Amino acid sequence: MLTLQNLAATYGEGRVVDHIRLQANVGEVTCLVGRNGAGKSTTLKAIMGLIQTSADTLSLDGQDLLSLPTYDRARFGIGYVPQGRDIFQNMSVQDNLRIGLEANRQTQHVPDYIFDLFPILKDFLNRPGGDLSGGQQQQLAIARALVTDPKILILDEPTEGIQPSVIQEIGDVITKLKDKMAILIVEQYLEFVLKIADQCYLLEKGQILMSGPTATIDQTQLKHTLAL
Ligand SMILES: Nc1ncnc2c1ncn2[C@@H]1O[C@H](COP(=O)(O)OP(=O)(O)OP(=O)(O)O)[C@@H](O)[C@H]1O
Repeated sequence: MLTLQNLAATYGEGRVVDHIRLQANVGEVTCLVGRNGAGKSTTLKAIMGLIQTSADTLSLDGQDLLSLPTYDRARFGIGYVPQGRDIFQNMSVQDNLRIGLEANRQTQHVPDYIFDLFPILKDFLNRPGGDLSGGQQQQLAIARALVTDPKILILDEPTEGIQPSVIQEIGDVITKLKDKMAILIVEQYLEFVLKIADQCYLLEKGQILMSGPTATIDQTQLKHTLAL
């Protein structure tokens, strides 16, 4: 379980997010939604230790994360897929996956279940990452995070720039994975969120405006705040 209590993060002087409280549990997909600039990516960067952060609690399965550098947070069990995916374009699919494996202390092999989730990656193992379509690169980025055997998978806007059929496939994969690990997604595509999220947090101007189970959250206010 990932727990954030009273988290704040700054770039230099300006405080971009503040008083963030959030919990992401195994068995659930947790979505953080909000308009452009609300502070969604910043919250994820704070969880990963990529920017200056303070919090009463920032922990994963009881382990304090604030005291760990980014690399050790990944090793402890955070699989993070940043916005834009950050695939190594000139490296093969296989080598992209090998880089993920470096954060795995148990094995140096890609587990079979990952190729069951993303069969295309097996076919394209020797192709450069940059030759893959946007959707395939998103699949590779998720696979690269999964080979670390994470306790939580964190995805920043996984549907961005991806065609609808692949969005559906990614949604199906996320739903399959949630019993193995906690899943936290930042997303602006509300239709996708309402389909896959069990818990929703709405971020507005760096603060959580409302949160709750997707089934009972005020969707009118969600849409209003996202200006849909
Ligand atoms: N490296 C940075 N230095 C200074 N300010 C930044 C930096 N990155 C983001 N910001 C500012 O922090 C605020 C929140 O940005 P953030 O990227 O977290 O928003 P977001 O909700 O993820 O938006 P988007 O959906 O557009 O990605 C914005 O005002 C943004 O301009």
